[in-house]
Amino acid sequence: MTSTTDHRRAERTGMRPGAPAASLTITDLRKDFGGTAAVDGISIDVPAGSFLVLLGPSGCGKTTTLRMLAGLEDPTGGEIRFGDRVIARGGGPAVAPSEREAGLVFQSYALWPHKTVRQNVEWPLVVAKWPRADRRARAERVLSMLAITDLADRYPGEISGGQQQRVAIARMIAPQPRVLLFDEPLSNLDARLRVETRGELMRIHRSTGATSVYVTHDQVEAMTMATHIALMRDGRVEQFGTPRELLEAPRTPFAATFVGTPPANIIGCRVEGGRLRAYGVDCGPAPDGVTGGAVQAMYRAGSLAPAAEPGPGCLPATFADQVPMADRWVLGADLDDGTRLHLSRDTPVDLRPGDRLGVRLPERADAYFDAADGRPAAGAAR
Ligand SMILES: Nc1ncnc2c1ncn2[C@@H]1O[C@H](COP(=O)(O)OP(=O)(O)OP(=O)(O)O)[C@@H](O)[C@H]1O
Repeated sequence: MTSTTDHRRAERTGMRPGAPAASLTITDLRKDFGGTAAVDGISIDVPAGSFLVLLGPSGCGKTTTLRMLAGLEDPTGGEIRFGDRVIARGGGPAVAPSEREAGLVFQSYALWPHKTVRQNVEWPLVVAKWPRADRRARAERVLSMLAITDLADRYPGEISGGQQQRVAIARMIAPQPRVLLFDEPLSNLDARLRVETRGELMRIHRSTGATSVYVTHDQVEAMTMATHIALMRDGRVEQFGTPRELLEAPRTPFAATFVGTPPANIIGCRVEGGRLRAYGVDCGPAPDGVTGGAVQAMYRAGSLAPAAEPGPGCLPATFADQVPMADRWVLGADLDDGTRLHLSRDTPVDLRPGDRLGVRLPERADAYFDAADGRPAAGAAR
């Protein structure tokens, strides 16, 4: 049975009703290559219609996870479910890629060079044995949705990279997938086209209502598009949450420095006599309950202020650069061991690269992490 919402969605997208989005549940998923874990036991659960971003540095296992969702790799362990349906299980049978009702767009668009744009978009419908008239109607509908009707009779070699990307997206959504999978789809586009296409992907996500999984190492992309972010590191999920949760409450120094523009600053401190010390400077009281050892103090860019010269409560640093960002200025300053700090303020400073300055710390950091395991230090939350 289909709901009114399904019919409305079908009307907007030209889809036949009956293909509602699926929730996505990943449980303890693993993938080993030759004994090395590329994906090392990840668990993620998002409701139908979510836009999940797998974010992380190169080699952290994002693409391998996406390929397991698409059915291009079999898991070594764990389980993937789309809605109630188990589509893959470590060591068990997997649903064939073509039966998963999932569409995939790669970084390289992988269009058929000898087929026209229209034929490329129709191709998955031919494979799925749609009747010819339905096929035609659906292809026209998605070509128009992506504003590429004018290009329908051209070959991929006769259109630009940005246009090819649109064709790849049109081809993906043509068969009405319940799950949309994107592997760094914007990375070949120039800056302006990236922003435009990002907006377009969001529109498509909303109008199809499908659950999307999007791989990127670009935290700005993640922050602007995601309903949920799984921040990955070394095959594991470092932190899972909404963009806002990651930004406002990073749970590890890695999360604090990977997310945010500019990212937060981490300063390694020693605890001595109830106080924190770093670079020969007193950095304020130790977090409650921490009596010794090492602590990593996190300061947001806006919490640090430049001082004309190093002095009490100020870390000695060297001015590197300043960049306008929206209506603020982001200053780069290097500590004497090369650690780069980012400060943000309303006005630029009158300094030249290489000039010495002080970086004034507030009485308390924005968060404290245990230096040994990166977890929040006891009583640290402010
Ligand atoms: N087919 C394979 N055989 C062996 N090792 C692999 C294979 N595919 C991926 N790996 C390894 O698994 C790890 C995770 O790779 P993956 O491509 O998933 O990372 P990623 O986060 O998507 O990186 P990138 O952003 O650079 O694409 C890497 O160390 C990679 O070298």
